[in-house]
Amino acid sequence: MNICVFCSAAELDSVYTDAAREFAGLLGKRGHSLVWGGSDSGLMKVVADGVQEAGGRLIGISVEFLRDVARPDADEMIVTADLAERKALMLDRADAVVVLVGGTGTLDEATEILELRKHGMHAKPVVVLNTAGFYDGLRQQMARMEAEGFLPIPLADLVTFADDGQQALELLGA
Ligand SMILES: C/C(=C\CNc1ncnc2c1ncn2[C@@H]1O[C@H](COP(=O)(O)O)[C@@H](O)[C@H]1O)CO
Repeated sequence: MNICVFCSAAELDSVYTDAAREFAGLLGKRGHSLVWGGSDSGLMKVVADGVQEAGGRLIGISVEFLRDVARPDADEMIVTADLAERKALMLDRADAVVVLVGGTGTLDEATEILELRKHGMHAKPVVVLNTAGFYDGLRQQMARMEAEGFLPIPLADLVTFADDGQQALELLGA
Protein backbone atom coordinates (compact mmCIF):
# COMPACT_ATOMS: atom_id res chain seq x y z
CA MET A 1 0.00 0.00 0.00
CA ASN A 2 1.22 3.56 -0.68
CA ILE A 3 0.53 5.52 2.48
CA CYS A 4 0.71 9.29 2.26
CA VAL A 5 1.82 10.94 5.49
CA PHE A 6 1.38 14.62 6.21
CA CYS A 7 3.38 15.83 9.21
CA SER A 8 5.45 18.62 10.66
CA ALA A 9 8.69 19.82 9.10
CA ALA A 10 9.80 21.06 12.56
CA GLU A 11 12.08 19.52 15.19
CA LEU A 12 9.76 18.32 17.96
CA ASP A 13 9.66 16.88 21.45
CA SER A 14 10.26 13.14 21.90
CA VAL A 15 6.60 12.57 22.74
CA TYR A 16 5.94 13.24 19.05
CA THR A 17 9.12 11.83 17.50
CA ASP A 18 8.86 8.53 19.39
CA ALA A 19 5.27 8.00 18.23
CA ALA A 20 6.16 8.95 14.64
CA ARG A 21 9.15 6.58 14.64
CA GLU A 22 7.00 3.73 15.93
CA PHE A 23 4.37 4.34 13.25
CA ALA A 24 7.03 4.58 10.52
CA GLY A 25 8.63 1.32 11.67
CA LEU A 26 5.31 -0.51 11.44
CA LEU A 27 4.66 0.96 8.01
CA GLY A 28 8.05 -0.18 6.70
CA LYS A 29 7.93 -3.61 8.36
CA ARG A 30 4.58 -4.34 6.77
CA GLY A 31 6.00 -3.61 3.33
CA HIS A 32 4.17 -0.35 2.67
CA SER A 33 5.64 2.63 0.84
CA LEU A 34 5.72 6.14 2.22
CA VAL A 35 4.47 9.02 0.09
CA TRP A 36 5.57 12.23 1.77
CA GLY A 37 6.68 15.78 1.11
CA GLY A 38 10.22 14.65 0.39
CA SER A 39 12.10 16.89 2.80
CA ASP A 40 14.78 15.72 5.15
CA SER A 41 13.81 17.86 8.11
CA GLY A 42 11.95 17.58 11.40
CA LEU A 43 9.25 14.96 11.80
CA MET A 44 9.27 14.41 8.03
CA LYS A 45 12.81 13.08 8.36
CA VAL A 46 11.96 10.98 11.42
CA VAL A 47 9.17 9.26 9.47
CA ALA A 48 11.27 8.76 6.31
CA ASP A 49 14.20 7.38 8.34
CA GLY A 50 11.89 5.00 10.20
CA VAL A 51 10.24 3.66 7.05
CA GLN A 52 13.54 3.25 5.23
CA GLU A 53 15.26 1.51 8.18
CA ALA A 54 12.35 -0.94 8.37
CA GLY A 55 12.62 -1.78 4.67
CA GLY A 56 9.86 0.40 3.18
CA ARG A 57 10.12 2.47 0.01
CA LEU A 58 10.25 6.27 0.01
CA ILE A 59 8.31 8.24 -2.60
CA GLY A 60 9.01 11.93 -2.17
CA ILE A 61 6.81 14.60 -3.73
CA SER A 62 8.76 17.81 -3.32
CA VAL A 63 8.16 21.23 -4.77
CA GLU A 64 10.43 23.49 -6.79
CA PHE A 65 11.15 26.01 -4.03
CA LEU A 66 12.13 23.19 -1.62
CA ARG A 67 14.16 21.21 -4.15
CA ASP A 68 17.39 21.96 -2.25
CA VAL A 69 16.16 20.23 0.91
CA ALA A 70 14.78 17.12 -0.80
CA ARG A 71 16.07 13.83 0.60
CA PRO A 72 18.86 12.55 -1.65
CA ASP A 73 18.35 8.80 -1.10
CA ALA A 74 14.59 8.45 -1.65
CA ASP A 75 13.56 5.63 -3.99
CA GLU A 76 11.63 8.17 -6.03
CA MET A 77 11.66 11.96 -5.87
CA ILE A 78 9.28 14.03 -7.95
CA VAL A 79 9.54 17.83 -7.91
CA THR A 80 6.35 19.71 -8.72
CA ALA A 81 6.06 23.32 -9.85
CA ASP A 82 3.88 24.47 -6.96
CA LEU A 83 2.11 23.35 -3.79
CA ALA A 84 -1.24 22.76 -5.49
CA GLU A 85 0.30 20.35 -7.99
CA ARG A 86 2.21 18.69 -5.16
CA LYS A 87 -0.93 18.02 -3.10
CA ALA A 88 -2.74 16.62 -6.11
CA LEU A 89 0.14 14.30 -6.91
CA MET A 90 0.53 13.15 -3.28
CA LEU A 91 -3.12 12.14 -3.26
CA ASP A 92 -2.83 10.55 -6.69
CA ARG A 93 0.09 8.35 -5.57
CA ALA A 94 -1.56 7.35 -2.28
CA ASP A 95 -3.91 4.52 -1.38
CA ALA A 96 -4.55 6.05 2.04
CA VAL A 97 -3.62 9.17 4.02
CA VAL A 98 -2.38 9.47 7.60
CA VAL A 99 -2.09 12.86 9.25
CA LEU A 100 0.51 13.11 12.00
CA VAL A 101 1.07 16.11 14.24
CA GLY A 102 1.89 19.27 12.34
CA GLY A 103 1.39 22.97 11.82
CA THR A 104 -0.30 25.02 9.11
CA GLY A 105 1.30 23.06 6.25
CA THR A 106 -0.06 19.79 7.60
CA LEU A 107 -3.46 21.33 8.29
CA ASP A 108 -3.60 22.74 4.75
CA GLU A 109 -2.84 19.35 3.26
CA ALA A 110 -5.27 17.51 5.53
CA THR A 111 -8.20 19.85 4.99
CA GLU A 112 -7.76 19.80 1.21
CA ILE A 113 -7.81 16.00 1.17
CA LEU A 114 -10.90 16.00 3.42
CA GLU A 115 -12.65 18.58 1.25
CA LEU A 116 -12.02 16.49 -1.86
CA ARG A 117 -13.33 13.41 -0.06
CA LYS A 118 -16.40 15.30 1.12
CA HIS A 119 -17.23 16.08 -2.51
CA GLY A 120 -16.67 12.48 -3.59
CA MET A 121 -13.56 13.34 -5.61
CA HIS A 122 -11.76 10.41 -3.99
CA ALA A 123 -12.58 7.61 -1.56
CA LYS A 124 -9.17 7.09 0.01
CA PRO A 125 -9.31 6.57 3.78
CA VAL A 126 -7.97 9.40 5.95
CA VAL A 127 -6.77 8.71 9.50
CA VAL A 128 -5.59 11.34 11.96
CA LEU A 129 -2.96 9.99 14.34
CA ASN A 130 -3.82 11.86 17.50
CA THR A 131 -0.52 11.55 19.36
CA ALA A 132 -0.77 12.74 22.97
CA GLY A 133 -4.18 14.23 22.21
CA PHE A 134 -2.65 16.82 19.87
CA TYR A 135 -5.78 16.82 17.68
CA ASP A 136 -8.37 16.70 20.46
CA GLY A 137 -9.36 20.27 19.60
CA LEU A 138 -9.78 19.47 15.89
CA ARG A 139 -11.78 16.37 16.74
CA GLN A 140 -14.08 18.39 18.99
CA GLN A 141 -14.50 21.06 16.30
CA MET A 142 -15.37 18.47 13.68
CA ALA A 143 -17.84 16.77 16.03
CA ARG A 144 -19.52 20.15 16.47
CA MET A 145 -19.62 20.64 12.68
CA GLU A 146 -21.36 17.28 12.37
CA ALA A 147 -23.76 17.89 15.26
CA GLU A 148 -24.80 21.32 13.94
CA GLY A 149 -25.27 20.30 10.31
CA PHE A 150 -22.11 21.65 8.70
CA LEU A 151 -21.10 18.30 7.21
CA PRO A 152 -23.06 16.72 4.34
CA ILE A 153 -21.76 13.25 5.21
CA PRO A 154 -21.20 11.50 8.55
CA LEU A 155 -17.93 12.51 10.16
CA ALA A 156 -16.95 8.84 10.45
CA ASP A 157 -17.17 8.58 6.64
CA LEU A 158 -14.81 11.52 6.27
CA VAL A 159 -12.05 10.85 8.76
CA THR A 160 -11.19 8.60 11.68
CA PHE A 161 -8.90 9.26 14.63
CA ALA A 162 -6.31 6.84 16.00
CA ASP A 163 -4.47 6.94 19.30
CA ASP A 164 -1.33 5.22 18.03
CA GLY A 165 0.35 3.90 14.91
CA GLN A 166 -0.92 0.36 15.36
CA GLN A 167 -4.51 1.57 15.48
CA ALA A 168 -3.95 3.91 12.52
CA LEU A 169 -2.83 1.00 10.35
CA GLU A 170 -5.66 -1.18 11.63
CA LEU A 171 -8.16 1.48 10.58
CA LEU A 172 -6.62 1.40 7.12
CA GLY A 173 -6.59 -2.39 7.01
CA ALA A 174 -2.87 -2.05 6.32
C1 LIG B 1 14.32 22.28 5.73
C2 LIG B 1 13.53 23.47 5.36
C3 LIG B 1 12.27 23.44 4.94
C4 LIG B 1 11.53 22.18 4.79
N1 LIG B 1 10.13 22.50 4.79
C5 LIG B 1 9.29 21.70 4.18
N2 LIG B 1 9.72 20.74 3.35
C6 LIG B 1 8.83 19.96 2.73
N3 LIG B 1 7.53 20.02 2.90
C7 LIG B 1 7.09 20.95 3.73
C8 LIG B 1 7.93 21.84 4.38
N4 LIG B 1 7.20 22.67 5.12
C9 LIG B 1 5.94 22.29 4.94
N5 LIG B 1 5.86 21.22 4.13
C10 LIG B 1 4.64 20.45 3.77
O1 LIG B 1 3.65 20.76 4.76
C11 LIG B 1 3.73 19.78 5.81
C12 LIG B 1 4.53 20.32 6.97
O2 LIG B 1 4.11 21.61 7.30
P1 LIG B 1 4.07 22.05 8.84
O3 LIG B 1 3.61 23.48 8.79
O4 LIG B 1 5.44 21.88 9.39
O5 LIG B 1 3.07 21.15 9.47
C13 LIG B 1 4.40 18.54 5.26
O6 LIG B 1 3.49 17.44 5.20
C14 LIG B 1 4.89 18.94 3.87
O7 LIG B 1 4.29 18.22 2.85
C15 LIG B 1 14.22 24.78 5.46
O8 LIG B 1 14.24 25.18 6.80
